Order: sequence, then C-alpha cells, then structure tokens
Amino acid sequence: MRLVIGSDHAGWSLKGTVIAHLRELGHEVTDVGSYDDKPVDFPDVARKVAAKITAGEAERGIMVCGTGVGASIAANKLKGIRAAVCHDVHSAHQAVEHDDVNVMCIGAQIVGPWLAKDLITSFMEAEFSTDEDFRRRVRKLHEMDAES
Ligand SMILES: O=C[C@H](O)[C@H](O)[C@H](O)COP(=O)(O)O
Repeated sequence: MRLVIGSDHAGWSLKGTVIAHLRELGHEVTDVGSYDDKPVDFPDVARKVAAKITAGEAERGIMVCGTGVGASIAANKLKGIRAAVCHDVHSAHQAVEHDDVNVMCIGAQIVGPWLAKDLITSFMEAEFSTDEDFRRRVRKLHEMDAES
C-alpha cells in the first residue's frame, strides 16, 4: 500500500522506527517531514499528509506528534480525512474495519517503539468492513464532510 507519514518535532524520532517497520512490511512510504527536531506546527504537517491522500498519491496516512491528539484534531478538519488516535491494537484495526479511518495518529510521548510497530501492523492489515451498518455510518461522515 502507498502510505504518507508526517510528524512534528515531538514525533520525529519515533517516525524513523515507524517508517522502517512499514518498509519491512512491504509498503511504499512518502515522508512529508519533519526531518529533524526543530519545532514545527502539527497543523502544517497534517495539511501535507491530507494533500497526498486527497490527491490519490497515498491510500492511508500516519501522523506522529507528542500525544497523537493535536495531529488527529488537525487531520480531521481536512476534507476526506478520518483520523484517530490509536494507542491499542484493537482500536488500530477496528478504526479501519468499522470507521474507515485513513489516518492513524500516535503519540511518541505515549507509546514506545515496540507498541508503535504493533499498532502499525494492526492498522495496515485491517480493511473496511462490507457490513452495511458500518458503510451507512461512514456515508453519514462523508455527508458531514460535504456540509462543512
Ligand atoms: O497534541 C499536540 C502534540 O502532542 C504536540 O506534539 C505537542 O504539543 C508539542 O509540544 P512541544 O512544542 O512542547 O514539544
């Protein structure tokens, strides 16, 4: 799968681990920064991640900031993005299976590299369910997106 990944300065160091793991799993990764620990604002990074997805250049995205919270707030304000903070493996796959989440956000201050890798594996293996209940709910999310 084609992935886009972005972080702010607080997520930058964990991002390297995440990218290496994604490549080990055979995914194609585009890194939109940051590229060092100089302070950057996560909303600016979220725009870059979302742009790759809405342009059709990536199917999913991953963002890493300090807690994952700021990244998810910012990403969810951008059309076509359904983002969620996932710090447990159940949420990491159910977010895709039930809610068609396309950007997973993780906090480098919250999870270590081993859990981060498990979260990535769980997120990447998941597929959106064909169950009509979940499809209907996500259609309603698309409608809300169109209204805003
Ligand atoms: O939700 C926001 C993120 O956790 C940011 O990564 C965090 O606020 C950055 O904080 P600081 O600029 O103090 O490193």
